[in-house]
Amino acid sequence: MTQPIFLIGPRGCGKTTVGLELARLCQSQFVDTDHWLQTHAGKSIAEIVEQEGWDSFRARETATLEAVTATSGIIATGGGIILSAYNRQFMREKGIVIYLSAPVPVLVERLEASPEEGQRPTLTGKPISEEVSAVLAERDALYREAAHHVVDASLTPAQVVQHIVRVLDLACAS
Ligand SMILES: Nc1ncnc2c1ncn2[C@@H]1O[C@H](COP(=O)(O)OP(=O)(O)OP(=O)(O)O)[C@@H](O)[C@H]1O
Ligand SMILES: O=C(O)C1=C[C@@H](O)[C@@H](O)[C@H](O)C1
Ligand SMILES: [Mg+2]
Repeated sequence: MTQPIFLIGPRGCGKTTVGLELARLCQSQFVDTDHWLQTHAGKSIAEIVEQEGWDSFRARETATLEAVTATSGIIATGGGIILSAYNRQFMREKGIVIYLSAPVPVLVERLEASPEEGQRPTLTGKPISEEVSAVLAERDALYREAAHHVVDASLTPAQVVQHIVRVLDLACAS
């Protein structure tokens, strides 16, 4: 792999899960911006947002994106990375951007089963199903604008990985 592959999409679409599996299959490096950011900050996203606010988290997220893009592996991003026009253009120019797209009910089911509140503090204060619907309505166009490819993320992780391998014509074992 000569350039980074950025996985984008809403909370619960499987960026971390699929990214790890794709990196394992393709023997690539893997980095997750949410994990990297929390490790380097020494606190959770919920703590950052509570103590510093969302703007500070977003600034940290852009700095993280720039730092991790030195690697040419698989980069799982945070769900809101596309809110910044700078981030969208940066990812498109530096690598290949894949939107893992899934319908609201699929996302809600996954997030209710695994809320991970430390990494996913509420964005709207609304119940999860309302929040996912509202946030996706606002962001779907931005994910599509940033993406070179859109992949159906409602399938199993192994199937999603195979779709990515096919779309990018990657020479990875199946
Ligand atoms: N394709 C899939 N099929 C079934 N479950 C999945 C799939 N992808 C992810 N999951 C499950 O959904 C939950 C959320 O997945 P994951 O953390 O990978 O999402 P994410 O896109 O990285 O979210 P975030 O933006 O919050 O980082 C996890 O419990 C994971 O096991
Ligand atoms: O959708 C979002 O805005 C977010 C998604 C998570 O991956 C984290 O990056 C954070 O909780 C913000
Ligand atoms: Mg993730």
